[in-house]
Amino acid sequence: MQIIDGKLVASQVLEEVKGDIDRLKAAGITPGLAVVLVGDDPASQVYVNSKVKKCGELGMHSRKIVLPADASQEELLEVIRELNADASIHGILVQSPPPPHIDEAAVVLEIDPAKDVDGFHPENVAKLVMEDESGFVPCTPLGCIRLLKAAGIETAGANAVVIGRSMIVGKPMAHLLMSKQSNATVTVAHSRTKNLPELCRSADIIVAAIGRPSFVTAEFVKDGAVVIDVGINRVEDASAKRGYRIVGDVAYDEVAPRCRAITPVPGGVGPMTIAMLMANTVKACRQQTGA
Ligand SMILES: Nc1nc(=O)c2c([nH]1)NC[C@@H]1CN(c3ccc(C(=O)N[C@@H](CCC(=O)O)C(=O)O)cc3)C=[N+]21
Repeated sequence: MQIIDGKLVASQVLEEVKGDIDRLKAAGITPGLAVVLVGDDPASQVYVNSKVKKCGELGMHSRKIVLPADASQEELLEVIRELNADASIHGILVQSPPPPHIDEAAVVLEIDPAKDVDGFHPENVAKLVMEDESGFVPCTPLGCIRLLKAAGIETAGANAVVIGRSMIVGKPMAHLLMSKQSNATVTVAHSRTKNLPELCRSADIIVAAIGRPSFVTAEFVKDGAVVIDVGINRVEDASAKRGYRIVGDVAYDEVAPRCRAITPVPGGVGPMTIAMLMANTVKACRQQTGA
């Protein structure tokens, strides 16, 4: 059984990205990322701060914009318009999920597709479906594909089951796996899927993106399967320093012994998400500057 080390692969991606940034800077161009957070959700604050910190480590420009939880939709749209017009900013990310009074789809529509490094704008969704590589692909599924490659997993002809159909992970993951780059046979499962454990037992590759701690148990997994755990769930743990632990969507201890390869949580998909965000921002910078 192989434990796929997301931190290690992320550091390799970031090394490549750093080389690109250094070359751009030598040409007088500094890639810039704006991260917008509405509200004070503690988990979102942690993620937003780690994205801004990573920009600093790589020598990238970043702006962090925090709006109060009761900010109006129009205030948020105005911030996005300003960032669209800011030539020092090549990538814009609005942390998801926003507070319930914000219409997330309308916010995403306002982002200039050329700066949509999350790949959530309909123009980029269309490019993914059309396999047009000039678009932006959501960072988490992009990171999952990179992990499969790094671990030497053959996807061509493999039966892949993606559990979850979100716009952020499940849907783009399914498209990447079925693309001519990966050539997997893909089934997308969700909360109304019948006989899910049985369906998953037919999978060579399982991508778990449900958002429920330890949902995928040993009965879902055939011997020799590859399991990619996208879940990031906080569970209370009085013995942990912060009072909680991060666990995935996979019951790791009982599933891992059956696997050919598996990603841990933490240290699996999470670090890759941030690395691919940096890669997407550099791609956006190059496209916008022609460098
Ligand atoms: N517009 C938008 N884009 C996103 O990409 C986006 C988002 N909204 N909203 C929330 C999710 C979640 N997300 C994570 C990124 C990194 C880790 C990460 O680095 N996790 C580490 C540490 C986990 C910890 O200790 O907290 C790990 O898994 O090893 C996790 C989760 C990005 N997201």
